[in-house]
Amino acid sequence: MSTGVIGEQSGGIALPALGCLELRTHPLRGRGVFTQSPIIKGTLVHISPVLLFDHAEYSEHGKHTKLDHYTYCWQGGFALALGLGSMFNHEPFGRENIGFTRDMGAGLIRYTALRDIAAGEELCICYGPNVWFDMATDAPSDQGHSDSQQPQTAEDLLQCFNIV
Ligand SMILES: C[S@@+](CC[C@H](N)C(=O)[O-])C[C@H]1O[C@@H](n2cnc3c(N)ncnc32)[C@H](O)[C@@H]1O
Repeated sequence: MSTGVIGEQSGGIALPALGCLELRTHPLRGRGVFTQSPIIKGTLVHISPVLLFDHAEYSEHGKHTKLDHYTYCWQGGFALALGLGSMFNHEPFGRENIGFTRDMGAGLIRYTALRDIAAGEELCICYGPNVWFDMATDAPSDQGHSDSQQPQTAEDLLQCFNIV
């Protein structure tokens, strides 16, 4: 039985929430997640429960709708991340400041800061090497990155698909 202590799991799943996150509209990317305060590398910034669609349901229905711009590949089908998980915009591999891991057993995605993030920055994940929209990036072009930056190693590739 719960004693009402915050953080107590009692068989449930704790969902720590960062009060500094906000939804803002980027002129080219649409809605996105921004932070009002600095975030330290390694911080768990968000946990999204997911809504799972099996392959049949997704191929018959979901993929013909806007859902197709929001779903993550998942064991057995595709998953819609609830909460802020569907609001993270994309930066190419190596420029994203948020990583994510799927917890298939619990039906959750955990989002973690990959580096220190400054107040006012947008929190972006990498969707993978191929995107279906014209990509807009705020990243400066003179930092040794290029839009065509690709994963160099097998580990990079797995990270890019968020398999590790
Ligand atoms: C998972 S949604 C992210 C939330 C979305 N911006 C919204 O307002 O609902 C993915 C969509 O966001 C947009 N998007 C994400 N990253 C982008 C980027 N770097 N450049 C342009 N559009 C982007 C694309 O329209 C894409 O289909």
